[in-house]
Amino acid sequence: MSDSLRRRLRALPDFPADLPSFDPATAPADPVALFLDWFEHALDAGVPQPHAFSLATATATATGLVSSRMLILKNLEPASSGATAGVDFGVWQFASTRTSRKGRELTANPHAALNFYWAALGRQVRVVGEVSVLSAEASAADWEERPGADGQANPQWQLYALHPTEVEFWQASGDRHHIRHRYVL
Ligand SMILES: Cc1cc2nc3c(=O)[nH]c(=O)nc-3n(C[C@H](O)[C@H](O)[C@H](O)COP(=O)(O)O)c2cc1C
Repeated sequence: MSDSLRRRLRALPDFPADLPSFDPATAPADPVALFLDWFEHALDAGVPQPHAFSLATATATATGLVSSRMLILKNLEPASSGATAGVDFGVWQFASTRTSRKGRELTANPHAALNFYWAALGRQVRVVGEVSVLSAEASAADWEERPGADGQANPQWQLYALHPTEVEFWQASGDRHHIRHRYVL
């Protein structure tokens, strides 16, 4: 059984045959601009849920137990100030229940990594940084804007902002010379 599963797994294609090109030499200086360019490309290509990403968090314990789950990107704004050398890695917003596992982990250890994957394009983007909480008003507004909102308030709903120190773009290539382009503050 496990041998046949192993063979079936090996037989699956890792990436589609037809992949877009990416030349880091022509990439913009701003990772937000490149993300938005890749995001538009994913939308145009009909990638399902291109705004979904995996959020990794960790406990603050010495063992640093890691967990991850899928979330939806709520907004991506330029940082208002503070980014070094005029480079702006943006503010990446997501929302969840403060008392959830991820909420508790973010309270104890406000660091996270987001991972977007657009399978049809063989593209992945990793965003790593510190997480802060946004205001009660902004969180309430996000709760109200959710599809199916019924007007009931949810004081546990929290809008979070990730401030990246690192954004890495990864493009699969048919010749297996996959391309990485990393921005670091
Ligand atoms: C595509 C997708 C999008 C999701 N978006 C959200 C989201 O934006 N916020 C959220 O709290 N949970 C979202 N969920 C559910 C989470 O993945 C997760 O199961 C839940 O928040 C509990 O996570 P935790 O126990 O690790 O804290 C989404 C699930 C999927 C599959």
